[in-house]
Amino acid sequence: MNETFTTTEDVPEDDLRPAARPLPFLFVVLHCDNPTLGGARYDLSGVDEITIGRGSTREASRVDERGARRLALRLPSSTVSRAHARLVRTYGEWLLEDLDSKNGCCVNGERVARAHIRDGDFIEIGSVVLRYRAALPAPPDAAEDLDSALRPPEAFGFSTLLPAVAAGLGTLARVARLPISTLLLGETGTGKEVLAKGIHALSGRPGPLVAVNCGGLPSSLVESQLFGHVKGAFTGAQRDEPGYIRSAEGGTLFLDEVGDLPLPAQATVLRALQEREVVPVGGTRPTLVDVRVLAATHKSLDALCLRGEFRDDLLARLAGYQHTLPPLRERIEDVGLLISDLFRRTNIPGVMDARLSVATGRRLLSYAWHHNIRELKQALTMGVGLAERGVVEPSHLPEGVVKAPAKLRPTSEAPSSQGDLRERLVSLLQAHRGNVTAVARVMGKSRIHIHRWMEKLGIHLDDYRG
Ligand SMILES: Nc1ncnc2c1ncn2[C@@H]1O[C@H](COP(=O)(O)OP(=O)(O)OP(=O)(O)O)[C@@H](O)[C@H]1O
Repeated sequence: MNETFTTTEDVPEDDLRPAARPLPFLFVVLHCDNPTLGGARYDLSGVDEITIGRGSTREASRVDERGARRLALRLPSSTVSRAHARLVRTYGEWLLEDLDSKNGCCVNGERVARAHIRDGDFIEIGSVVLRYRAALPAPPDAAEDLDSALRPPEAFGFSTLLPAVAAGLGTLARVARLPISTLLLGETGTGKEVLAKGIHALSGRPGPLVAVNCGGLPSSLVESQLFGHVKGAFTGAQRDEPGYIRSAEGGTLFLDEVGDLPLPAQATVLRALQEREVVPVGGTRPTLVDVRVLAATHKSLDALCLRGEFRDDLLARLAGYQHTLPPLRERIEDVGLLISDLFRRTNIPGVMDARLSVATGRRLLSYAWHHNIRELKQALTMGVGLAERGVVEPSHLPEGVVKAPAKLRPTSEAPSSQGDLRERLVSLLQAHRGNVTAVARVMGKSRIHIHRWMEKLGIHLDDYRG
């Protein structure tokens, strides 16, 4: 037996990632009349004007005209006019203007002819929903534009439009190939099991992936289930059993719901990880094992440790590298892309032709998705199954989703005046390339005042100087 249990020293989650800086983005979140189109994102750094109109495919081009940078966005939808809307940036603020389009523009669900656009605002161009984000962290190597319809297949078989999430997955894909125990954290339904399968596939380890539901391990049988037993070890042990750990030899042991592992069982697991060998119940000879350990939980193991319900020495062993999956409500920009993926992977008849009414799209984007991607998947399965003439209306969705606000909520409606201030400062600093005097003039404040705010809000001038 060559390798052993693969736990090493901690690799902090952020240490392997290139430093991120906040960038402004426009997202195409959802095509209600063709959800299989997924979404796209466009970096707005240095962009002064955005024109939006109908095209045969979704495409964006960037043009420099008389010193101004324009992003021309084409959206394939009969609800979008040839020249539908224009966004112009003045003094760091975006102003949306409807160009007499047939179906109009809405901001956060309200029809508008002209409107200022703030961080988190949803912009409806006909039945296509876009979202503006003023300052999302993006690593320096994040692509300027990303279109889910054109993206290459990614490491874990799915994608994200959010640069920070993509960077995290990229790092995880690199870690997957290393002999490091990995802990996956995230609320229920965020995709931890999907990622565990992906990590095992990327690891190149020849052995199997063996998943153990730790919540379902009875304390009395935990040793025999993990370490196996020899024939006759106890009543009912009619033959030798290898147990989960030896079954994963050469492969990956996935300890799912590890936060539910009873305390006595935690000691047993820790011992196995430390000693890197197992002795089957009723046996005498230890067997060395070569197993890579993955663990996942929706619980906060730090909080459990503080309450004495989880061993911190076990946590340290499991979390050689730690990856946190964000809840779906914190990556709403990905909802259209996920819907497209889910439509493509399901075999519900007619799903590829299904459309969402705009009212349905608004609910899908404003619901809090407490059970995350699993709940989105269930809602869509029900919606598409009940849809008449291929259009999913709110009444076809589960009760909780139907009750979601019919109006889209911008992030700026969150009670965060500091967030608003930060957003405004960041966009003005971008607009004026870090010129504090210019920012102070626009905001009607002194330079010292602006510097004080920047210090308080953790804004670094160097990030904005050209
Ligand atoms: N990126 C994705 N794209 C499409 N479907 C996904 C994605 N991630 C997860 N899913 C789907 O969402 C559902 C929940 O995923 P998964 O079981 O991996 O979540 P989990 O975090 O392990 O949940 P739990 O904590 O409840 O075990 C599954 O049906 C899975 O196929």
